[in-house]
Amino acid sequence: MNRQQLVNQIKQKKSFLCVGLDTDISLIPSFLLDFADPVFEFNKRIIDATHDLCVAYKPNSAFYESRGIAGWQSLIMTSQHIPKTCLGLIDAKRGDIGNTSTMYAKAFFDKESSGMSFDAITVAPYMGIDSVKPFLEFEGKWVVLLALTSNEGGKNFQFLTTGEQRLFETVIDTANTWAGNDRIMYVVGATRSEEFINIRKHAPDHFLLVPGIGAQGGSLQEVAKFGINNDCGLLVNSSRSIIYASRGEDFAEKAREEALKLQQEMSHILEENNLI
Ligand SMILES: O=c1ccn([C@@H]2O[C@H](COP(=O)(O)O)[C@@H](O)[C@H]2O)c(=O)[nH]1
Repeated sequence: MNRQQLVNQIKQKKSFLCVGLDTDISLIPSFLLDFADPVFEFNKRIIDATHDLCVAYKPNSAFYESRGIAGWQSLIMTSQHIPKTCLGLIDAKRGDIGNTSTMYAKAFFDKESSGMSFDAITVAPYMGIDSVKPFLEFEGKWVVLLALTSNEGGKNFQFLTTGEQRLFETVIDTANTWAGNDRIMYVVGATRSEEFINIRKHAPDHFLLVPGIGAQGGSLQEVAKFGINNDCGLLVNSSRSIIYASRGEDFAEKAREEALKLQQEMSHILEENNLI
């Protein structure tokens, strides 16, 4: 999905919601354990119940890798079930020396190689340009670089001063020279809403992937107030507060209700900003 298609989906669906598929087999309703692939069955029902309300799905690879072969199979099946009207974003936080990054990119972008063809992947910028470039060599795919993360420990390195500015600002300024805002997004945590004005000085037109609302306590209103741009420029993720809204047989219905609440809030925000 390219930038224009993403913007169109946001306007059509009146939503900039990304549903996080952090599917923990120990937390899904027990009746699903009778299915051949309980995690895929859970994800399928969540996707079927919410795809008209969100513009992206973000499986976090840790939840799948931790289950070995069965987990990879669930991830492959899930990637293939994400509809074309939603961005498929794998939260894998990869990045290594060039030839290894190429293999990571093949794993998540090249359907013929791995069975998965995600539109976007989260990448850690710490190893620099040669670790990121291999992902950008896959035409039409997005790199979502960690800039200012939502966790407390993000302060350990991201706030360190590098010359005149902080490391996360240098990450953004440097990566802006590697590719345009049609190929790179940045991760900025919702728990860092006080930094959004500043982030927009460094990345005025980029899309930002914003995790941290819901379970981590970030505020959608604050993020939108300081982070929205002329194309919306935000993908706000919520994982646990949607997918575990109910642990019973009605889990997909309740997930839809939670997604709908966020979509309605987002619709108001888009209207207030004259974007729809
Ligand atoms: O800075 C970051 C980067 C990634 N994440 C990931 O987003 C989701 C958040 O899940 P919630 O249940 O909505 O809290 C999860 O996959 C994290 O690994 C993040 O939280 N912060």
